[in-house]
Amino acid sequence: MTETQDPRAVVALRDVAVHRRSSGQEIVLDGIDWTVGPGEHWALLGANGAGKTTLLRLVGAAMCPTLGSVEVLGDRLGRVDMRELRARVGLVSAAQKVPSDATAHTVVLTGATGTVQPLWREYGSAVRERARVLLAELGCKEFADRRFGDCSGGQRARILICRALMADPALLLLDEPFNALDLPSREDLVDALQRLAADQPALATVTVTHYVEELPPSTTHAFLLKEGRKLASGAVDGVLTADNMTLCFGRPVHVARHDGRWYARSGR
Ligand SMILES: Nc1ncnc2c1ncn2[C@@H]1O[C@H](COP(=O)(O)OP(=O)(O)OP(=O)(O)O)[C@@H](O)[C@H]1O
Repeated sequence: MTETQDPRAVVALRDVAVHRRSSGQEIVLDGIDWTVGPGEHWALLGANGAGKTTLLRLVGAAMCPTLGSVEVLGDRLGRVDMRELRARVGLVSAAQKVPSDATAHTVVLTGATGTVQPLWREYGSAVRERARVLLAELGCKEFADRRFGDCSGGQRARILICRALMADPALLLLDEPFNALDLPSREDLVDALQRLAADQPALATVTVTHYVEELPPSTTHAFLLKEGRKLASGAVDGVLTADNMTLCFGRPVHVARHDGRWYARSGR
């Protein structure tokens, strides 16, 4: 454990910058301050190239900042074994490798070992049962024994969330989990995330998305990024306003909330 300004913080970023040396020195993130607490559910929004994935990679201990401090689950990046820290953070991303010939249940089991391929000797009866319980909780029970590769995009998204939850993380990161989902699949995933928030009250989540319509009613906070800088962050209703969204996306955006869900419409 290293010192944190808020010892309960799940994530604490102080004056963080990320620079890339591709063609010259590009500033990808700059001056980022952010604290995520237990039980908070954050939406991370911004235009293409704003830096959302880079910010998620920092919080997922996949990279270190160029400047500033990043603390995740009480450990400071740069002073901790990044592999060990990564194993304690749940991540769902399209970039993850998954053996598509394996069943949904087997894919979830690999989350217990943090491996692409199953390590069968590591999976005792309690681990197998936990995988079944998670699959049931996320509404995947009926296709637990189906090949992952034969599952629909929406089913695969929920299976990958089960996989990420196998290590019982205090922090779950979701990088565009609704990508390419049709409307019923999107709604099933929204329901699953809503139930997860109720079932695991201490779990913190960060969801990268392009569409506010995808946010579950359990979303508590939002972070708007614009060109690598924080435009606004805090309680969701104070952040997802027409003024902030208009500034964030550079064109007039109307935002409304009905029955806990958000809707956005853009004009010119
Ligand atoms: N490995 C890299 N090398 C050089 N530049 C990079 C690298 N990764 C990201 N960038 C640059 O950093 C900026 C932010 O990228 P990032 O992927 O974090 O944005 P994003 O908000 O997730 O975008 P999108 O919505 O399109 O997924 C972009 O200008 C991108 O080109």
